[in-house]
Amino acid sequence: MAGLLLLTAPVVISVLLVTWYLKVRVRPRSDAPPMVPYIVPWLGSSIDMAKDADSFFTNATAKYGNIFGVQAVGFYRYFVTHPTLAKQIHKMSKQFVFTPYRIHLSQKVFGMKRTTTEETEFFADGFFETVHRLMAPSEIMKNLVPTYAKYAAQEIAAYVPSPTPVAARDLLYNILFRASAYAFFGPQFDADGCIADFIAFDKAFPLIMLDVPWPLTVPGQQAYEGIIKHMKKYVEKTNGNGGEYMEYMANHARNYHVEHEIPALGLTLLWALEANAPLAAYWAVVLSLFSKNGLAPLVAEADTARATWEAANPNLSVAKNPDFFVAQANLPLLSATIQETLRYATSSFSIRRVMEPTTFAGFNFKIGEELVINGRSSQLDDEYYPDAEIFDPSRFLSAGSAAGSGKEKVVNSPTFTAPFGGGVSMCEGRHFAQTELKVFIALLLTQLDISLAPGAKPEDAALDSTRIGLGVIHPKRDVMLLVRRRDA
Ligand code: HEM
Repeated sequence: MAGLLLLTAPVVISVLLVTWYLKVRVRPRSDAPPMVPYIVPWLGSSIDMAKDADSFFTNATAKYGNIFGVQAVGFYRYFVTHPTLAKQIHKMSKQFVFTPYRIHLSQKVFGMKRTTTEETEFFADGFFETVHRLMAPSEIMKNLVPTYAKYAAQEIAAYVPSPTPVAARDLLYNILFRASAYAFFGPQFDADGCIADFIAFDKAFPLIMLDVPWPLTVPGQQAYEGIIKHMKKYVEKTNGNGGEYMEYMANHARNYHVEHEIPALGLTLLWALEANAPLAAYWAVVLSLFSKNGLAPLVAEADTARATWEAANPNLSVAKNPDFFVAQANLPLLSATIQETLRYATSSFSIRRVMEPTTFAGFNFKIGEELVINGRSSQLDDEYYPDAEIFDPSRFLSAGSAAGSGKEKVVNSPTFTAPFGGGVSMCEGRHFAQTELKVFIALLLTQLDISLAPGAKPEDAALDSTRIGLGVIHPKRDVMLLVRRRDA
């Protein structure tokens, strides 16, 4: 008996190994895109991705082409790394759809009840169309941008610089966080009180989003409870009557008798609002400070534009009417710097679920499978952006649009909007986010003198590439700045 076991064991082990090999190292079906091989089941390629995501996608594209399957932390998805394919996928908005994934996140990450998302018409009854409309350029200019500009101006006017170095995050992230939170939730929102809990929640976001097993879920759960408690307090205090977006969501919840969802809806909005733009402000200033000429060209552009604009509008001032200023003044370098910041420091996944059997790029996709467009692959492609690894604030400036040269013009490119995704589900906050950044940075440059603290090194501006796909990349560590008021 023992002899028989000894003889058959190698055969059984070989069969198991071959089965495992075929399962994890070869594509799941012959008509599916090729798959990046991996060794450890469940973890799949997650460790390689977390180590250096940019190299992972570059190497996988070189070996397997522009669409390949990746297994990571229990998920199997097809990644797309070429902008032309991305554009086609975005156009196929019936076959490849984001909304079911967005609803899944509302449940999984933001804590909405399955009964609301699946058993009521809450989302189906015009919800997405309405919030998209509220964020359209013509809508945001009516109320949202002027209200935000008022709070941003107040915050920067009230800022008292310290004579000692200050962490860039405390200056840049916190001010933008507060001003935008007041604009969307009203002045009763306890922005200061919730920043730390928001940062903890945002940090835990990938953990909450992925179906990781217990006990890995515990930190995410704690972070969620920390931030949702602020949202509950806010809703108790105001009934959700802040800005138009929040008010619409609260009223819609009341119409469907799911008032208990208002805090979760508020958190959804807070995350969309604060997970990216404050970090983009951080990077725009920090990366400019470390670039060849520092902030000087931006300050010069803002000063020239201010002098011209205030001369033409003697009753207005940048400090009081920053939204008019950025709408009317000639600030091409500022727009180009924001665009370059998003190109350089953003890792956005555009996730689309397959809604009907579809043949695309020579492969067949089944209902329920997911495609992920990795916008960063094209943002770092030398074909579109020579020396793509370098932050170049003037990259998006078109010839003849240097500061003061006339009409603002920023160069477009086939991958210009990749940081915001694409198609019908492209980021609905993109118009607000870009205006928000422009107003904020214009105010900063005209009122504060910002420089690097002694000892600050370019390595301090490293991106934390372990966190991918969620928009603006987090800094690895903070940068210390010296700040003084220009009018002091
Ligand atoms: C620099 C700032 C921002 C970046 C980089 C960014 C990035 C993104 C990306 C990559 C997507 C997914 C798009 C896709 O799947 O194709 C998205 C979706 C979305 N973003 Fe943003 N975002 C920013 C700011 C904002 C702001 C300020 C808001 C609103 C207050 C917002 C609200 C949303 C919403 C609601 C969606 C889902 C859209 C839909 O389902 O159709 N975002 N964002």
